[in-house]
Amino acid sequence: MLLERAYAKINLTLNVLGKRPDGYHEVDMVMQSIDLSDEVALEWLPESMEIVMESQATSIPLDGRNLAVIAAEKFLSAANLTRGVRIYLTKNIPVAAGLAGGSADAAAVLRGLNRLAGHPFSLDELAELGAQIGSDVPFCIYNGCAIASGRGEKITHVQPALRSWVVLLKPPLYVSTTEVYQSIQADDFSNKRVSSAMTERFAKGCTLAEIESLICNDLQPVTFRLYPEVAQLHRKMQSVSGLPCHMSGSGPTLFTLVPTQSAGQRVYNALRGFAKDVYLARLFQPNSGGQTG
Ligand SMILES: C[C@](O)(CO)[C@H](O)COP(=O)(O)OP(=O)(O)OC[C@H]1O[C@@H](n2ccc(N)nc2=O)[C@H](O)[C@@H]1O
Ligand SMILES: Nc1ncnc2c1ncn2[C@@H]1O[C@H](COP(=O)(O)OP(=O)(O)OP(=O)(O)O)[C@@H](O)[C@H]1O
Repeated sequence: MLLERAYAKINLTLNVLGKRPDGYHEVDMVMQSIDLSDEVALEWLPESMEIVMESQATSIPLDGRNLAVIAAEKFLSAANLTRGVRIYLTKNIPVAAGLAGGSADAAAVLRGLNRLAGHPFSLDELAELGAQIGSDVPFCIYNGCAIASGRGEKITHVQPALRSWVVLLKPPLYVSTTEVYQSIQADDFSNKRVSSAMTERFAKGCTLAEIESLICNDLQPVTFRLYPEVAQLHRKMQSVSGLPCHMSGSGPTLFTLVPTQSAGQRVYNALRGFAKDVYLARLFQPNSGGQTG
């Protein structure tokens, strides 16, 4: 049995630059992994050609609609393998939350099967395979901090990255990424990419306070219009924490960055007074040697 961790992400910047002829949107984002993670266990099934998926999670399909199963199918076909696989997913990342949980699981399956199969693909090749599954999957292959452009699949690694903790609040509702992108109006588009200004500040060793003013998300007003209860929770989170709060991806998860674990614990305790799904996590960088394919 081989274990692979699937890390959630937050968006430190998310600029939507326009709609493309293929129906996707051109984006420019600073993506950052956090150590809130799912665990994927994988093994070959000796006497079966099936992909069998199991999980303790009750809120996601475990059949061919699951991104982990889709990833296993893509991997086996690209590697020209006819083998059965068992996937056991321990789900901790909240679902449909703007944290790329499904994409992280798909990426972990690609990395894990690549290890089981003796590394037929490089990480870059796995990211190309991942792009066929979803726009967030390539970033989740590498983890860490990166600028993602195109429809999100073009990855430029960023080093050094920000060192900080994050408190997340997941409002009690599901948000569909497709619905949010479909609800964008002309006024929501940006004509600027904030990502390089932010990563230049990382390189200069700027403080969290100096980076804070650049955190942005063009999808935030869209989700707030569709779900006014998320806007209301955002106001409450800012007033209770006394800190700027932001939305990740298409939402609805809200987050605030804090410099230390103890500051994070104080904010966590304050938010738990009115919200059920609150998490304290650390920004995650893979080992300096990087992950192997
Ligand atoms: C909101 C983000 O999570 C930010 O990281 C991503 O942009 C979304 O990534 P994702 O969930 O992996 O998205 P995909 O599974 O590729 O696409 C889901 C749907 O979102 C819309 N979509 C997605 C990415 C993009 N750049 N433009 C889009 O318009 C499309 O309608 C697509 O049908
Ligand atoms: N392994 C999986 N984990 C979570 N959701 C999955 C998975 N496979 C398929 N899904 C489906 O994908 C949808 C989106 O779930 P996910 O948790 O990936 O959303 P998200 O965090 O908003 O993603 P993103 O930030 O990439 O837009 C859900 O409706 C869910 O049923």
